[in-house]
Amino acid sequence: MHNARDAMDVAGPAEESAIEAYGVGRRYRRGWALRDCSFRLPAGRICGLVGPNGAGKTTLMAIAANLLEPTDGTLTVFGEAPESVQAGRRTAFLAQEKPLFRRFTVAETLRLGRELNPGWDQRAAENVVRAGNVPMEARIGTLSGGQRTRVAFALAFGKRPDLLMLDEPMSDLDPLVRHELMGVLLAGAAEHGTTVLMSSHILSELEDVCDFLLVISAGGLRMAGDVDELRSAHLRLQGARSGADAGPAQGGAQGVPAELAGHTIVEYRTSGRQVTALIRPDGPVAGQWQTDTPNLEELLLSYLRCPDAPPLISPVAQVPGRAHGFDDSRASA
Ligand SMILES: Nc1ncnc2c1ncn2[C@@H]1O[C@H](COP(=O)(O)OP(=O)(O)OP(=O)(O)O)[C@@H](O)[C@H]1O
Repeated sequence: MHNARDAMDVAGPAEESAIEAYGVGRRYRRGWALRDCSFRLPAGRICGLVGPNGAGKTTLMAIAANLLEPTDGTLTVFGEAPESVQAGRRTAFLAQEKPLFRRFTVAETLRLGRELNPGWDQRAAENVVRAGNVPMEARIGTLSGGQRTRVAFALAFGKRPDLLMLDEPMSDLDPLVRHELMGVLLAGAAEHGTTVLMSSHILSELEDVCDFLLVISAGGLRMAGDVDELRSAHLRLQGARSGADAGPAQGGAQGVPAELAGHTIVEYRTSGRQVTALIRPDGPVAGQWQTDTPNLEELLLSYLRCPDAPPLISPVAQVPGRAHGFDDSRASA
């Protein structure tokens, strides 16, 4: 698959931020959906937004797309407020529920896209629709869920945004269509230097696609940064359990052997005499362990299983004055 970072090198300054969030929070009547979220997403990246159901992913994207106002903090899109005309022109959001006018035909839907968006690319939008053999004269209300998703994707894609946000875009698509549309998305992003922020629960698919990652749970940021950097900051350990398991390790995991004290323990699991751990090593690891670098899915699964693991926000994802943007004591508030 294509990699948007290749495009970024050509497209412009590496340091421009597509999104900067400073202490962003959103409170509903039931409580906080998002809390003290601080990070930057550099322009030109393909970013996976990962977290369990109800973690706050849609809330975060809706704030960046100017569909919701934050209760706390500020967020900018290419340096502008989300409600500004400039940010609105440069941003497209493909929402989970794909809001389209059911009585409009596909052609009328695309025409509306053309009328509303100065930079509209009719050919790109039509190509997406035609590749799925969706008739231009069909009314939206008569289309299958997957076909509607395709039209909504064409609408977002035809806008030629600089920041394209997709909320679980592939959930109702068959595997071949998923593969095809992902190819269209990545080729377009590489060609135009588009920043993509995409929430997904399909971790294995993110591996081929993303070069940046935001992980949230309980409304707080758990991990953010460059995929390769985040992966290589961790080690997966496998070994046999010894009799002398004890000792406090940084990170607060229970029952870990003393030889791992001093490393940050993200996850420590035993099954019979077999031990599997994911750690952030602080120096060489003592003991008889088989070690390897986790793949993206393994890394994400560990963080999803262990929401209390200490957060890791890599320098490229940090905004000034807010090194981590997450306060553990707030996670359960
Ligand atoms: N309009 C609303 N009123 C009250 N609570 C809301 C509203 N919208 C979202 N929430 C709550 O905010 C929290 C975050 O919701 P959000 O939709 O952002 O999660 P998500 O990470 O996108 O979840 P999923 O993976 O299930 O799509 C949830 O607890 C949800 O119930």
